[in-house]
Amino acid sequence: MVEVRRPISISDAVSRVMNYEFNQAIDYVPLLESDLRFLAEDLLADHDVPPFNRAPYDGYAIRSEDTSQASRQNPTRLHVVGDIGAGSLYTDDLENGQAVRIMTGAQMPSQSDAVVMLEEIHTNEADMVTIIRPHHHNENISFQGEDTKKDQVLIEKGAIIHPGTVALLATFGYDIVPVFRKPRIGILATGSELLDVHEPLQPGKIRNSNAYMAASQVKRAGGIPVMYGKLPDELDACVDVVTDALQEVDAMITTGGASVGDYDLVPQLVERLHATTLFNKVAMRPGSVTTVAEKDGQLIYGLSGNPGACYVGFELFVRPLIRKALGARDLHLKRSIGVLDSDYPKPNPYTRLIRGVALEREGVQYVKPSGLDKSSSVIALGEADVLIVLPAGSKGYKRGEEVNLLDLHDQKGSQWPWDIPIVSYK
Ligand SMILES: Nc1nc2c(c(=O)[nH]1)N[C@H]1C(S)=C(S)[C@@H](COP(=O)(O)OP(=O)(O)OC[C@H]3O[C@@H](n4cnc5c(N)ncnc54)[C@H](O)[C@@H]3O)O[C@H]1N2
Ligand code: MOO
Ligand SMILES: [Mg+2]
Repeated sequence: MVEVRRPISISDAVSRVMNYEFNQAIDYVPLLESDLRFLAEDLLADHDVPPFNRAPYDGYAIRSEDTSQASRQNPTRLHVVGDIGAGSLYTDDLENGQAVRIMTGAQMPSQSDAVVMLEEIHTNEADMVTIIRPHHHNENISFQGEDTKKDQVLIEKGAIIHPGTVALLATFGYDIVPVFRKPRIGILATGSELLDVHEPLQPGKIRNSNAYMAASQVKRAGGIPVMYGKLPDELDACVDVVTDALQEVDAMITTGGASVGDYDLVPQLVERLHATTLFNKVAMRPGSVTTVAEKDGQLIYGLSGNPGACYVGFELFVRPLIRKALGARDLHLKRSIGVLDSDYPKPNPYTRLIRGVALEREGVQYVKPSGLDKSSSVIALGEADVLIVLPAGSKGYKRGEEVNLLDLHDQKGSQWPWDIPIVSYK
């Protein structure tokens, strides 16, 4: 008799997975290698920015009071006593009647309180500068601490590191950056039909694409894939490899054999490992036969063999766990709204997650399926940049209807995409 499985909602399945976590540890990486990692400590300003009052323009640093009577008819003439570019200092106090030629970024000389821009100067005299209007106190100054004050928390831990973050890290002297350790995710493809990527096609066989796809997904999510190759549908060999792998990785993914067929070994694998099944059927398509089991606090994901289902199962259930291990704040795929650009007539008893392409027209995000909408389609993955979420229902969807989208390439994420009214049939 074929095992009868009880489907649970996507939301329930995601919650069950999110009860688990990997050990969070901290790595210290060179600044140039910190991109897309997650900060493991708050980034605190240990000095003011800018650290000194400085010139925001190329011009002359002056004492504004000297210019109070200045006009075209009665220009103020100041004696140029120095010349500084960014990085140089004028070390004397500026006195009345004096000016220092100063370039953008140079520290204001003490007692100076305004900058006259070069464009406002019409003098050819050596060592003299002529000013034709009054300048007020603090005119044209970039003030110490105007960007940020010492002791402010600038970025909280858990933020993803992008070019802007890198700018701040460099500003505050982080040549080594504390980031959360990347979790290691083991990947094993199962299936007697599988050839390696380099092998020529043979009758009845296909190349193993899932393991490489999953490795790429692990990397995109921020983890480290650990490859365990591929195995034919033989239980003992699978049990051995997964048992050993669990000693080396934070979580384990298998692909294939997750359904109820003769060679679908995931249920027996879970049993032989003495693992506890969290779920083995989710009310979604593709990916309905995704199994997740737990052994001694470690998760084993039995992702489907069908490439579309494997992909979606990963994004929904593996990705957020990797993001959690990375200390990310927003663990789930970023959600947005789009407009269907084609009809989707099929009614669905399960929530559908259709691999889609997003096309922007006049500020509106239109979406359509990126290829054959079958769980077995690998081609639909090629151009997919969103998952189009179509809640379960007895009717299809029409072009022009608004739909929820989950962004596959976004790195920031969202808090919890399943609190929206995505009805999931049970
Ligand atoms: N009687 C039923 N049959 C099926 C059910 C069901 O509920 N009752 N579920 C269907 C659904 S839904 C899916 S999805 C698939 C899931 O299949 P499995 O997870 O058991 O995977 P396999 O049987 O091993 O393979 C399915 C398909 O995918 C290809 N495959 C497998 N591994 C790879 C790989 N590494 N790279 C590329 N392609 C791979 C495999 O050749 C098969 O074509 O089951 C339905 N059946
Ligand atoms: O799990 Mo299957 O992917 O629902 O098509
Ligand atoms: Mg099968």
